[in-house]
Amino acid sequence: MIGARLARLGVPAIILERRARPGDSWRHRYASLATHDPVWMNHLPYIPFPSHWPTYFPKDKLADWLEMYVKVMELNYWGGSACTGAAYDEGEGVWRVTVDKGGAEVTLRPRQLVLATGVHGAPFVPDFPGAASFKGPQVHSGNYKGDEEWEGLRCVVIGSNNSAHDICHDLWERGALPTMIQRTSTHVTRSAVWQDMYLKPLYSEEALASGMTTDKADMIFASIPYRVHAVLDVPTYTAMAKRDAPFYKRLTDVGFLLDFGEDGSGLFMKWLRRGAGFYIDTGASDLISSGDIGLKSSVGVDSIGEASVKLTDGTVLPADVIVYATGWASLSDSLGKMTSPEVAGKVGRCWGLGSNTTGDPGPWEGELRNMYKPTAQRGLWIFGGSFMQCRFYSQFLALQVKARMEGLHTPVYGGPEVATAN
Ligand SMILES: NC(=O)C1=CN([C@@H]2O[C@H](COP(=O)(O)OP(=O)(O)OC[C@H]3O[C@@H](n4cnc5c(N)ncnc54)[C@H](OP(=O)(O)O)[C@@H]3O)[C@@H](O)[C@H]2O)C=CC1
Ligand SMILES: O=C(O)C(=O)Cc1c[nH]c2ccccc12
Repeated sequence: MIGARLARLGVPAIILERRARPGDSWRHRYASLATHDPVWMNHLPYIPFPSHWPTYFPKDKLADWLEMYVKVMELNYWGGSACTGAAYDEGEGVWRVTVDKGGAEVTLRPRQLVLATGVHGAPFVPDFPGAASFKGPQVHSGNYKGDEEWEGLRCVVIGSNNSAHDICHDLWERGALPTMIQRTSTHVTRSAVWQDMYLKPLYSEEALASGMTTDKADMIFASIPYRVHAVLDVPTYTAMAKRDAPFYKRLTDVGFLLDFGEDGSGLFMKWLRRGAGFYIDTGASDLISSGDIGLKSSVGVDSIGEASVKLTDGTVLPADVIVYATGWASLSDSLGKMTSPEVAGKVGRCWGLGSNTTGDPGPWEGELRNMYKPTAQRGLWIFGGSFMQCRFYSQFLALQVKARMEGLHTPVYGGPEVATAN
């Protein structure tokens, strides 16, 4: 999206992608991966999805759309091109970006560099004692394929958020026997209820019929300051918990640890604060309530044996397969690897609001840290988020880059001096 915005503003840009074709980072994931949020939230800039598309669409449909998008938007897209390093020459004000372009090393010298690798870093696998002795397959959620021959096998899935739910659901559909290990609580919003009670005025068929547009919806949604958003969302989630009380009761009756955020503000705030900690329910919750997906909650992993996982309460679970749905390293970690630990240290935490809730230490920032605005590293920008956020904020990131190209100053309120001077 940022590439498309830059292209339309006449800013020469190269998009680097490690995998061969646009969309490949979706294609290589498990077959049942689909959006959990409705189609109206997910349009790309300039070319909306066709009106016959389903509300929730599968990942390969999206992958093909992205490939088409690159072509018709005439983007300068380098597939099979991994960035191997990036160093900034402060004197010249130019980056030296090294690229492994299909085996050939190429050096690029851009003035501006946008890190758009997602909200998270690399797969995170905890270092459990005994893991090396486990005889069966062990895989992180990011590499889970879903086409393995695991029918009838006991699969221990460590973690209890979106990836863990999706994968337990997928394993169950394939006739495997998943058990989810939940260490601490998870927020669960039911996708269709979220659509009905939260998104409908902005992102729905009804909204379109009443004259709402994607651009207007984005502007209205983004115009609510985050501090206020947190307060405004509480009554909606309180009503949601009430309306769906039987659903939530079935879940907690089997021991599932449920939360609605520390202040009851629900999904969007969890996403902004932590980028994690929730499940947008598309069916796995009922399978947990019914026992089709096994659940061990309020426990961590003590150690791993040759064919078992030992939990912190002493339970030993026989296991043929282990899936680590244990989340991801930080974006700051990716930045450090691409540039240097010094640059990552100078830029500091990325994402989060400084809300002083779990995983989001203060001080209060007001906006997402380091996202879509100048960072403490001249010439460096960080971009990512849900499709909705990327669609909206890509406009402003692209304009700031365009302004640098034209020699215009675009100071940002509250930003460090060094950041606003580039
Ligand atoms: N279809 C879609 O749209 C999908 C979207 N996503 C998105 O990707 C993002 C990341 O989600 P996800 O991959 O689920 O990652 P999360 O970071 O949300 O979840 C990680 C899970 O692993 C647990 N965990 C981590 N370390 C340990 C440990 N040492 N022992 C036990 N448990 C551990 C965490 O427990 P604890 O909370 O106690 O730390 C948590 O339950 C989210 O934004 C999500 O919405 C993911 C999948 C599908
Ligand atoms: O960005 C938003 O609007 C959210 O409420 C969170 C969210 C919507 N769709 C997602 C897909 C992946 C991760 C978070 C979200």
